[in-house]
Amino acid sequence: MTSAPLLRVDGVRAVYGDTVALHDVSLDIGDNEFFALLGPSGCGKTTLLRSIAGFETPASGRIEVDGEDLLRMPAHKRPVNMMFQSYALFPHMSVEKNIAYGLESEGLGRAEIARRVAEVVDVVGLGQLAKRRPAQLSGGQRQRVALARAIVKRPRLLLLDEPLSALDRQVRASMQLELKRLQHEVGLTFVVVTHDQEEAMSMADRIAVLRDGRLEQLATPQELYANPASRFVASFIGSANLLDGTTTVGGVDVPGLGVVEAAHALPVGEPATAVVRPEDLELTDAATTGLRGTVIDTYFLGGASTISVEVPGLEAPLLATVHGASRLARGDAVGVRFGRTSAVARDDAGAAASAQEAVSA
Ligand SMILES: Nc1ncnc2c1ncn2[C@@H]1O[C@H](COP(=O)(O)OP(=O)(O)OP(=O)(O)O)[C@@H](O)[C@H]1O
Repeated sequence: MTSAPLLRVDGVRAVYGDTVALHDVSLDIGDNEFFALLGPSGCGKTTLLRSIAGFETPASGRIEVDGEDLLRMPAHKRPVNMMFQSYALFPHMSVEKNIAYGLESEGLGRAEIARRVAEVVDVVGLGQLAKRRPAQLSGGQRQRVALARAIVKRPRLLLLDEPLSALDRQVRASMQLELKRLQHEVGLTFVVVTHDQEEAMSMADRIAVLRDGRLEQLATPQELYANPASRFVASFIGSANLLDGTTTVGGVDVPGLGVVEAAHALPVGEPATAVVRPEDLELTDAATTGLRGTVIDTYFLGGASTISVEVPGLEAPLLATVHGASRLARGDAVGVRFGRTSAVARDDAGAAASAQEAVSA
């Protein structure tokens, strides 16, 4: 980020009884950013979002918007708006009325309200449906109403709690693109909470991965995928072959497999995991020297195929991805070559238990 951050979260700690939901989390979010808070259930992402919205008061730390202490402002004065998972629409009001409601409570004039409502109705593509009630809309359309209601107030920062979770898979995919388009069009900063890594990857400019109340890594989707900071991030973001072992000179010594060459900056002799993305696992002619395996299954996914390969000495099969259809079939003998491989610290409690596993997201 080049300009001063719009939002600064500095050393925020949140506690419920004896549960520490956030341990000194710090992060900056820029103007016009589409930012995602991502992590498994219970990692603290909702607590962080609710703290930014003013629904929770952190035990310590600061939250600033444009350099001003947000925690000192009453929630209704904060330049922040939140869109809830449930959408919280008024069932007895039309689409327009639902959208206008927030502006009416601000005491704006009727003409101004009508103009602004018409504008957002148009932006979210609800023009034909403005007179309908929520019960007469599809899930995706209701989601647009909730979004329109949140953006009509022109907050600096829009907080969205699992915005697409109520939608079925197909609608969700198209709404992901829609949300990104809208964010760009209205020029707001979006902070989205999600536990769905694909959703975060497809929408966000940057993603904060949270784990057990701590910020595990903050980076662009591309960076998280290419250079995960830990085994946890590598397994949570995308698919990965995770080969647990010990760092050695030039790679990771994996029991049952030998040394897998990997780029890393870890001291020798530390528990580590070699991470190989499925598209970096090359399947070659079985006659070539090196690692050999047997195809267990191939999965045709349209534009690509995933092939699972059993390798002697490894507990779980390895996954390889190729473009289009694969000519390989169950039982074929193949050579296996690791392409781009990185080594990450084996920080995961479960990692020590399983010598090797392939994670499919
Ligand atoms: N009101 C509460 N009282 C007690 N504990 C709470 C409360 N709200 C959250 N917690 C605890 O704080 C931790 C973080 O919860 P939080 O809701 O922020 O996680 P999350 O990542 O949003 O999870 P999910 O995806 O399941 O919503 C969890 O251990 C949770 O059980």
